[in-house]
Amino acid sequence: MSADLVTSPDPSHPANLIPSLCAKFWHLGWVTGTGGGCSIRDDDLVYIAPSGVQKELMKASDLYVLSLAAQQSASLSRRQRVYLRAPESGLKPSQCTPLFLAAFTKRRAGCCIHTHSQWAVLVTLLLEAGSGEKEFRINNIEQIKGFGRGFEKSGNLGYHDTLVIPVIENTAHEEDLTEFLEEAMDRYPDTYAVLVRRHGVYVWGENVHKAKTQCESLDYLFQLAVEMKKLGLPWITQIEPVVPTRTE
Ligand SMILES: CSCCC(=O)C(=O)COP(=O)(O)O
Ligand SMILES: [Zn+2]
Repeated sequence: MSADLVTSPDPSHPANLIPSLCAKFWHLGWVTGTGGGCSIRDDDLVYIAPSGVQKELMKASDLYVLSLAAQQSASLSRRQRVYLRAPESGLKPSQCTPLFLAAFTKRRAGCCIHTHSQWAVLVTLLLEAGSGEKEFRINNIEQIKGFGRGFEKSGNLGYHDTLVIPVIENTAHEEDLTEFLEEAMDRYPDTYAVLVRRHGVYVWGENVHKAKTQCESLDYLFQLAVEMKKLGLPWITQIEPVVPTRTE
């Protein structure tokens, strides 16, 4: 097992970034009680956290590393995954691994974050209590501009655009969510996130910066949406664009 893959003095090395990001996410209530986490892809190398650990206390030496190409070409089942590097202790890789790999292979993401944020869970409960809706939709909120237009599209959504996030149903085991996450990615080719009912959300981006800022924007919108619902305010509104009058 190579320690070199996770040993670097550079704070932006994926092996150092995953523990530092997870510590930040813990303070946001995103990875409480071992649930949730994040994974980073650096070209062919994928860095994965261990399962069931206190994510805010994780160290670089706790991480697993695998080759995406080797994983794909060998068509290995989830139980046969071969790691280039694994921690020495008796840990297991994150149960979210196949879901993170879906974001890396189907969307060429550079980072995928899974949160158990209560705001994400509450939004799925509100949708369920409505008419069991399979989408979260919101428009005319400035923070929507924090999202890219979609996979292989340039630019971000605009203020008047509608942000649509698909919802999949939870399963008894995290890994069993994979096929439903992949289906949602196929049905919503431009989405950067998938909500999991009564569980949380998966958010990705082409790099760590984009995954993190999209996850932050989404959490902001989920919290806002919950508060709007309490006040009886609609998530979708018809607002005519304001055209500025220019004085010469
Ligand atoms: C209380 S955590 C239940 C399992 C889960 O939802 C999850 O996200 C676990 O992730 P891990 O990386 O710890 O396998
Ligand atoms: Zn989870």
